[in-house]
Amino acid sequence: MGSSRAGTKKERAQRAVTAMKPLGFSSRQCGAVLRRLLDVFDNNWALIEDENYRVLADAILDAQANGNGEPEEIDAFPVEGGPSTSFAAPTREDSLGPPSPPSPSPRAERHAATRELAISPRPDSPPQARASTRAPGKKRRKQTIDAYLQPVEEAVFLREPKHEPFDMDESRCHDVQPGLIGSSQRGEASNSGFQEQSDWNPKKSSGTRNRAIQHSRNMEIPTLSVEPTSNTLNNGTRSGVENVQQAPGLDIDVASSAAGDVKMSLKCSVDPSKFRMPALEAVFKMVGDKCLGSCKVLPRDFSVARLMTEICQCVLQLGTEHTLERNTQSDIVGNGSRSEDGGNRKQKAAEESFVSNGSESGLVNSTPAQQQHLALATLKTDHDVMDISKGEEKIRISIVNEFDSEKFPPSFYYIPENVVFQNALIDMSLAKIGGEDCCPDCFGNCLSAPEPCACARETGGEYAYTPEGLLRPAFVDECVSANLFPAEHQKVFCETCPLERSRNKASPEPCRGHLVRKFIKECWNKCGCNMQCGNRVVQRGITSNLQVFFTGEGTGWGLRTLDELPKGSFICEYAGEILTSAELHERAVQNMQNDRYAHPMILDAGLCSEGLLKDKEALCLDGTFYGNVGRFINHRCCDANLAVVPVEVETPDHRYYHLAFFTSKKVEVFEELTWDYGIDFEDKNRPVKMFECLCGSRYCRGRGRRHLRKRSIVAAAAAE
Ligand SMILES: C[S@@+](CC[C@H](N)C(=O)[O-])C[C@H]1O[C@@H](n2cnc3c(N)ncnc32)[C@H](O)[C@@H]1O
Repeated sequence: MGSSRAGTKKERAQRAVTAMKPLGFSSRQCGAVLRRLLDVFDNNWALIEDENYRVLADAILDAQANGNGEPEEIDAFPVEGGPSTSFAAPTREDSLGPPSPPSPSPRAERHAATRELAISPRPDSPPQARASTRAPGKKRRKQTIDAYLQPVEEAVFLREPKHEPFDMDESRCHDVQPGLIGSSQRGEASNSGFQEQSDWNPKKSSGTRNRAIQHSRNMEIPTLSVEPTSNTLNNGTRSGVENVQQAPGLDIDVASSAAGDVKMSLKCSVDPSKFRMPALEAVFKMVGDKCLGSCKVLPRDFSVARLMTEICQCVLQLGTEHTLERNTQSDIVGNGSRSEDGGNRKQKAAEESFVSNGSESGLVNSTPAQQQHLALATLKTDHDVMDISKGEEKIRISIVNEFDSEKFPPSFYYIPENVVFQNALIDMSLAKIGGEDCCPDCFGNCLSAPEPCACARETGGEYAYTPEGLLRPAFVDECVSANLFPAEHQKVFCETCPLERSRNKASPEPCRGHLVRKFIKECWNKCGCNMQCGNRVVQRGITSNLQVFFTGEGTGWGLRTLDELPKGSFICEYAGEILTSAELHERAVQNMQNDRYAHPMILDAGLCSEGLLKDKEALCLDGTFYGNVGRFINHRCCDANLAVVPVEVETPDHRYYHLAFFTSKKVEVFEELTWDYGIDFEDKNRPVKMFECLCGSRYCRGRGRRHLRKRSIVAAAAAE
């Protein structure tokens, strides 16, 4: 379909008609619109012939859509091979608004002017009709025409048009109030020259002639939150959106009017039966919280397109939350445990995908399950920099690297709660919870009841939490002290220590003693209170704005707070795989051989309470392969700002419990969160590989070790 630009008026008209024929337009239809275009463009043929008469094709199609497709015949351009065409040309006022001189050349203006000519609705048609004049069949035809007019390689793509699940032109879209997205809901009068919100559509706007419209279709946007949140719900976990389709891309229309107004339309899709338009203020707040609240420092890959995608996805999420609420409620009743399904699913997937990898990586000496995990460490799982939890937590936890080194944190699967690796034996049955370990007669918030309930018994008849949701200062201080000065705290000794047994089964060393620890006991499923009860803090999950960041201080990635936090604030659990101490030992040996650091936590607070324990009852947590943000908390000697606290939730049996981090002092915005691992850097017999401490604390216990090493190197060099 080439277009020659020379010839008489008649020849050029003939060529135009010929060009339109394969598109199914008669010479009559073509002639009528052609004449109107020439009128608008002051007989500038080049504008019409440009892009294989695209402007003409669009104008004919849109004239049809507006009911101007079969104009009266007038003798305008007699064309060979077809009936002569004629029409009673509408005045400019009819179709264009006030007359203005035709714009001579810029391409965008030409196109915009033509669109105005062609797609402006009849001024007398009602708004609803204006929004849906184009029939679906015509739309399809428009796509075909687009395909026809495109250069060949694009035409191939368009011949199989992309699925467009959401079209503002279609009448069904009125159900979801599309116009509200871009407009104020406060009912402000529009003096912009744009149409009012309900029928705003940049393609159909009948503003002044010299406006520009830009379209950005199906931009390639990195995946944001929708995929993980939909997974979340399917698995019955805490937060998320059910069946929210991932926006296949983002359509953005930006239009400007002669009056200097700019209007933007974003288009994204969702199942209309599940959607109710949220308030724009709520959308903005949500976007703000997600993008700025959670990042504060913008991530390296921040882009405006990403932000717009966020806006669309917030609309979808808020608009479908009524469905979500229903489903989450039923999940809690039917499931109780928030994430085990998700964890098991992931574990299974990982196991399936790594079965063949384990032996290939030379890990033949360990069990198959361990091989799979160790193989995972060599693979790269993708992190979502906007939310490392991929929707598993209630709030997003962004990843930021302000340095040019390592781009992403090490690979691992995010789990918000502990998951059994293989052999760990935990009795979480309701039957295990006796009358003294629950409060079935409570209602609402136990903390506001006149008397403390049975769940406060563990903490001496006083709740561990304040009504503000903070861990009591005295409790925090005691946990810090037990960690820093274990020698000053009571210890119990096992007859045969399962930890020592796992190190040397044949002749275990005597028990080194286990600290008697102070526990928080939270209300749980056998209690009558609700989820908002003040004695349920850890089980509600992370609520502070946190960020995983590259420290740039030689300690790798760390965790920091984006909010100022008072002493006693819950940060997160240390979540990981629940291993038996034998499994941990096996893993530790593998890690040593592979030169890998791991930081498991031993759950030894209840080890000696019930006589001799079986191997599979001595448990620990390892967040290396499956973990939460707790795995990013770095060590700081002595003056760290977090305390780690044992928490009883599902079982009164203290062989298994949660480990929760609370602030041990006030923490400033952006301050790194650290805890004292309690490492004895001098201990040569420790089963895990040790790092050189770079905590920077003036009380650093590892610094002396480094200096000692330096001194011995200098001494050795001097002796040579
Ligand atoms: C539980 S992880 C913490 C997250 C870790 N920084 C990362 O990038 O994944 C523990 C590891 O972090 C590093 N690390 C933590 N605290 C450190 C410190 N004070 N000095 C040096 N390295 C530290 C060590 O490599 C250690 O093995």
